[in-house]
Amino acid sequence: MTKRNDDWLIEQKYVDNVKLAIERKLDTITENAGDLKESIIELRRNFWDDVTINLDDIHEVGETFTSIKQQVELLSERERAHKQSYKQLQSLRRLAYSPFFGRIDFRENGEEQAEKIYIGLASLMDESEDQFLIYDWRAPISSLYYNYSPGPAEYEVPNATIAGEIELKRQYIIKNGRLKSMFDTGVTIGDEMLQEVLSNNANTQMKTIVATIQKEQNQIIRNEKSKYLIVQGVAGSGKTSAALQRVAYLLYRYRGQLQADNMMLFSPNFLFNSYVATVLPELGEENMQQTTFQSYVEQRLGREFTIEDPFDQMEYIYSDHEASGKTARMAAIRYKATDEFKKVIDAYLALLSHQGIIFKAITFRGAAIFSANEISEHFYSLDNANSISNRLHLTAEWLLRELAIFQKKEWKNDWVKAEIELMDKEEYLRVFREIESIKSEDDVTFNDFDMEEKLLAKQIVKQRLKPVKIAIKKLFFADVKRMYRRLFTDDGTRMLSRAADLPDEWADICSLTVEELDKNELKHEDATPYLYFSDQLRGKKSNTTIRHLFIDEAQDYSPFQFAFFKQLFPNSRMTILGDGNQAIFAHTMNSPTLLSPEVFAGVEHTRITLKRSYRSTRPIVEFTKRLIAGGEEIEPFNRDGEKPTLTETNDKKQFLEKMLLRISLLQESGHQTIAVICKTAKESRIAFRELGEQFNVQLMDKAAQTFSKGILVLPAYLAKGIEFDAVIIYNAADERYGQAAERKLFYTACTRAMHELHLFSAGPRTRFLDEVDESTYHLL
Ligand SMILES: Nc1ncnc2c1ncn2[C@@H]1O[C@H](COP(=O)(O)OP(=O)(O)OP(=O)(O)O)[C@@H](O)[C@H]1O
Repeated sequence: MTKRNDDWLIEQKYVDNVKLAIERKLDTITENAGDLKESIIELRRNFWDDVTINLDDIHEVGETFTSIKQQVELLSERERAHKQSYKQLQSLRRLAYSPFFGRIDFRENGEEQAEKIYIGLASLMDESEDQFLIYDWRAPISSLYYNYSPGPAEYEVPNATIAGEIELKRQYIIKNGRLKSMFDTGVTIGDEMLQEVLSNNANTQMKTIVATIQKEQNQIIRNEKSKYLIVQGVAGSGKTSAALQRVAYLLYRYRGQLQADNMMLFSPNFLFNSYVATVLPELGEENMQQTTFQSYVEQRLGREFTIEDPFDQMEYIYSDHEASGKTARMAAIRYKATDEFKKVIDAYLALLSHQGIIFKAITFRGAAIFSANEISEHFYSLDNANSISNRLHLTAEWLLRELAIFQKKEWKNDWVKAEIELMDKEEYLRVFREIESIKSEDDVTFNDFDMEEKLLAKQIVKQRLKPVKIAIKKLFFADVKRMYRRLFTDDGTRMLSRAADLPDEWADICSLTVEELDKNELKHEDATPYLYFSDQLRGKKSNTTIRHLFIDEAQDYSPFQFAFFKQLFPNSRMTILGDGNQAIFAHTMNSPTLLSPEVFAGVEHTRITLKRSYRSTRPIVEFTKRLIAGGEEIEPFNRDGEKPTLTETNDKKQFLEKMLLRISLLQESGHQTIAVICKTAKESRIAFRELGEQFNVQLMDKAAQTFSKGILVLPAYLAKGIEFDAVIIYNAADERYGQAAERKLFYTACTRAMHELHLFSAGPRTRFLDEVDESTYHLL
């Protein structure tokens, strides 16, 4: 028997031993969990039998309360324990399927013998609980596996560094408890294993990468020092993957201090959210909070405005026609994303601190209780060393005090009497009951009718003034909307003329913005500035429970949004991941984004660059890297495949026939996700109609939450962050992708392909292919 076969048998034996240990643990936990479940059911069923209820006197009530409290605590402790054992069971079942994926033999300096360290999804101890059979991939010692090849190596534990020598490094693929393959690796994480993983079919959900995390990705995952961790990584370099494994790592590393709820991921759309949603549960962790910037904006401003979403903005930008006003709109989109515009708003706020806040009169029954002037006078009489928001709150307090005086005067008014007379029976009873409760609270007894009517009047006035009170508390008397609008009028421009530098296109930006605001529409580019302005005026909103913020596709965010995020999440560290070459939003074209170095000038941060692309085959990367400036830096992972193809034809009938034939071929060769990527939603609808006649096709729009295997038609901006076995570019013609601004969109679409990429062009091909060496694709 060869050494290799010997090793194989020894390893399978180790797998069997581990499986046995897992089974024993599973038995014990299942038994205990069963007992716990029974006792929970029992406790719930007999809850009221086991508490002593006596409400006779205050002392007995106290005892009854304590007795219920104890019973609740007992129940919730059992429920917690049950949840814990359920989690353990799940973790053990995962381990039983594939107990470990790596091993290193590490000899610590000064020791004679190397220790075998098996690494898997979770730790497992032997029966006596004193030896690790498997180490969790996130344990300090496991970092050796990701960071070093055989030879000298070291790892950190709290307050110490442990150095030694890796004598062996081995990787395994184990399925259903059977060893399927095994590689001894020289390099950090062997190519064979990655080859095997990456050649699989794409899935409708993202997969974990713990078995094959690369050294540079490991730096991202285990970084604990930086307040801002910025990752610029080429398409398919594993940014999203690294971010998700990082969440799992942090939850493990700070167990007990950090929960999944303390982390939040901002992602580009709902489709992406559900695409990544299974990774953390697969790693045995709960998902962090996931949101999109748009849903945050909707939640804050959805009641005040009709808000444009980024996808509609994108449809507008990439629409065919030179719609009138498009130049002004593009200028507005770019300018409103900048730090300069934030400075303009800051300058405006500084002026408002001294004069010019627009107040709304507070009215009641059609007449002003407090005029705008009165409020303004009070506001500006307050010490302006206080911030605007402080003074607004002080003004609200003053208004509430004044309102109380006003309220008293109203009691005797005729309208109150009239209302009492007109009251229907139900309302009368309701108000009457309220009075009764006040009377009993105050321990007052009234018998005479006058007094009763007085109380009734008091109650009516109180009720009718309630909305006024709420409006004051919410600071509605400061008219944020009109103040924001004024910024874009001659008045605002005059106010700002000395305080800020305004761009050349300012006049056009102004008229466009005023027009939209007057329709009560808030364009996507106005959402961040408006929220920022409103928060500065009315008091900053902040979410202090979030301790780690993850921003994926960071190239979509502006410097202004970064300033806003810092204010919104003051206690949070940030992991910011993106790719400048996939910046497809108008405000990010040729402008700084959240990834740009200048945004972090003077701020302490760590920047990591990923250049290796894992998603696509080498021939696909060799093709796509030539589509963008600086693409020569991109390193493909060495995985074979067919070269991309380009089918160019003027004949519309032929164009469609060839595309249909290609889809049939892709299906025959076993590809499970085939994406037909279009430029816009409009183009997607056309493609869907055409292809739908022959195939079962799914059309994805911006509301799509999930997708299933098969043929999908979708616009490029929705395909962001996702990947497919095969990609068809629906129309790579120059008239579709010809503007400089469309280059990155085209690149983003092409880089979604894992195994096959096919471009179709109705008419002359895009000029972006002029720079691509013809040897990198087949012309059909
Ligand atoms: N270390 C790894 N081991 C196995 N697979 C990996 C690894 N790194 C990345 N991948 C795979 O490469 C593909 C791309 O990863 P991911 O989506 O995380 O990249 P990305 O940088 O976020 O891409 P993009 O910016 O193009 O959206 C995924 O299929 C992922 O599973």
